[in-house]
Amino acid sequence: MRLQVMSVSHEFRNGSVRPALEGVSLTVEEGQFVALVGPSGCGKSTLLRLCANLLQPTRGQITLDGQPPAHAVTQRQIAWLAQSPALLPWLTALQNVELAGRFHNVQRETRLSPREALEMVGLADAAGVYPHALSGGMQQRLALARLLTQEAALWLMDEPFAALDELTRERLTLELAEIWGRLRPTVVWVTHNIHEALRLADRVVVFSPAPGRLRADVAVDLPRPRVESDAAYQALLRQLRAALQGLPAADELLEAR
Ligand SMILES: Nc1ncnc2c1ncn2[C@@H]1O[C@H](COP(=O)(O)OP(=O)(O)OP(=O)(O)O)[C@@H](O)[C@H]1O
Repeated sequence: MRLQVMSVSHEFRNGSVRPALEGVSLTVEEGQFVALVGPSGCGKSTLLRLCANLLQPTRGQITLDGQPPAHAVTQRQIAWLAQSPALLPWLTALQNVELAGRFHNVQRETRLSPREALEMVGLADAAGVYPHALSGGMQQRLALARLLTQEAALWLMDEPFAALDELTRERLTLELAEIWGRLRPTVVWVTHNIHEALRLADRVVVFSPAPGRLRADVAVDLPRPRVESDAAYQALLRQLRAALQGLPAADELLEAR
């Protein structure tokens, strides 16, 4: 699914006017994995919510395969994963996945069965376990399995692994990169972690502090799995740090594309 964000600005108006995004234009091609990074409050989650039709832009336009996001929502083409896995505590792991599959794909044959999805995220042995008995990492894996059965064309991911410990987070990031490589949905991934962005994404988009504007758009042309010690990885890391810190190099990055 191709995502186009065209000159989008968004202001929250609860008593006062709070600009959250200003003049953001961005195209994410079908099957591309784009990470959004930027300081806290720069509007990353707002952009995801706009793409999911949970908010309407104050100015500008967003399209998914040329249609307004509402269309993709009714077609159940958008999957959402956030920090909190939002599992149903009275259902087992398998039942949680089954329920989501039924809800999202009433009329379609799913490519992945709930059991296959559990297997894919390494939870085959936990099918009969209730969410409270799963660790934080396992709960997030379960949420990922649920997302996989939805077969959505666009995955909107709002720091899905941010609440996990560093090791679990790294492991899940690698697993997710592998799953994405097999299914190739379009992904927009919000993160504070530039290593996570560099491990996963085809492109990293950097936002300025609030109200968020596009500060840099960096292609990550490195083979997967990405190796942190590679010189090319380190060069990209420096570019991203410079962009985040607002050094002059950031403007060059933006102009270079
Ligand atoms: N419902 C809302 N009403 C009013 N202001 C809001 C609302 N949601 C977000 N904001 C404001 O909009 C700005 C952008 O918020 P947003 O959550 O999109 O940022 P973010 O980049 O995702 O932040 P973080 O990295 O901390 O999650 C912030 O100033 C925030 O306070």
